[in-house]
Amino acid sequence: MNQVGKIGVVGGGKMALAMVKGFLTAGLTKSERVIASVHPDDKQSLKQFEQINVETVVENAPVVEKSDIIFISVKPQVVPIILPEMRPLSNNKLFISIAMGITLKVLEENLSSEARVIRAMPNTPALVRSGCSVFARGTKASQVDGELTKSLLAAIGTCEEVPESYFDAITALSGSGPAYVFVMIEALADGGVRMGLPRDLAYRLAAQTVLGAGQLVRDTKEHPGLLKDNVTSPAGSTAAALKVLETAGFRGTVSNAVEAATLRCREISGK
Ligand SMILES: NC(=O)C1=CN([C@@H]2O[C@H](COP(=O)(O)OP(=O)(O)OC[C@H]3O[C@@H](n4cnc5c(N)ncnc54)[C@H](O)[C@@H]3O)[C@@H](O)[C@H]2O)C=CC1
Ligand SMILES: O=C(O)[C@@H]1CCC=N1
Repeated sequence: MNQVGKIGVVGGGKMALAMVKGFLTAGLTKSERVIASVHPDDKQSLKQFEQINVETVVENAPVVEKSDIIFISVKPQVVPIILPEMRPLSNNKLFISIAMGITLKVLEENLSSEARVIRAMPNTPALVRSGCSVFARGTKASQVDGELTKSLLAAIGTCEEVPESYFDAITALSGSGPAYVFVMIEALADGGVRMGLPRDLAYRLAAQTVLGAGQLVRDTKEHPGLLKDNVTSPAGSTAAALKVLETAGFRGTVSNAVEAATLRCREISGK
């Protein structure tokens, strides 16, 4: 316990809450070793962090002062407001930014030249320690900083170091991806309900089906096309359903969704 230093969160919102709850469940830290800041008008976030006994403040300076590792988890539009506030306090601290589209260059230019900066992209299944995260190190972040980041993020799911140039596409795939899958789960369940199933049973079956299919791809390392073929009997029900999905452009639509999200990330990055 407490192998990691004190954790600060600037922007204690939904993603930060999922991560902090994951860290606490993993036993990586204790609530008294975490401090979070939220916007003064954001009573909901304040309440959610207080509910897990984390000290919650409405100023960012105490978070930076009291912490060794500071997660930057405000919306990208708020990052330019908070970096100047944190700059005078940022010497020798480790910052891990999860803000979509905010580059290491921007973070490094606006924090102290002695600040160590890492950019990460987690996702909300971190809450149940089934997230997937990536990170890239800035010029001042050492191998040890990378290992520390990996130990934190690997406690709430998978974690890999990647080149920063992958970040927009990764944000679009795994950062936003849970939202696409939730729509799929809702749609599967709605279909089941339309065909006569009780709603709660339909959600349980839809969620477990998505979970199981993902695990099968991950654990067998088989091509998804082969696994799809294994479900699809000649002249069977799956083949009838797949024809509907293909005719409606399901694959192209999902692929275009990832492209749209990537382009939006690039827009935020000013690319
Ligand atoms: N929600 C998600 O699934 C993911 C989000 N992210 C990134 O995480 C960041 C936060 O996203 P969410 O948690 O979804 O948003 P959110 O709106 O739930 O959280 C933002 C938090 O920032 C706080 N805040 C606003 N202004 C502030 C200020 N001046 N000082 C300190 N705190 C302030 C708000 O009170 C709120 O708690 C974004 O940059 C997003 O790109 C990254 C991966 C996944
Ligand atoms: O929608 C967003 O902007 C963020 C980035 C990844 C997930 N949510």
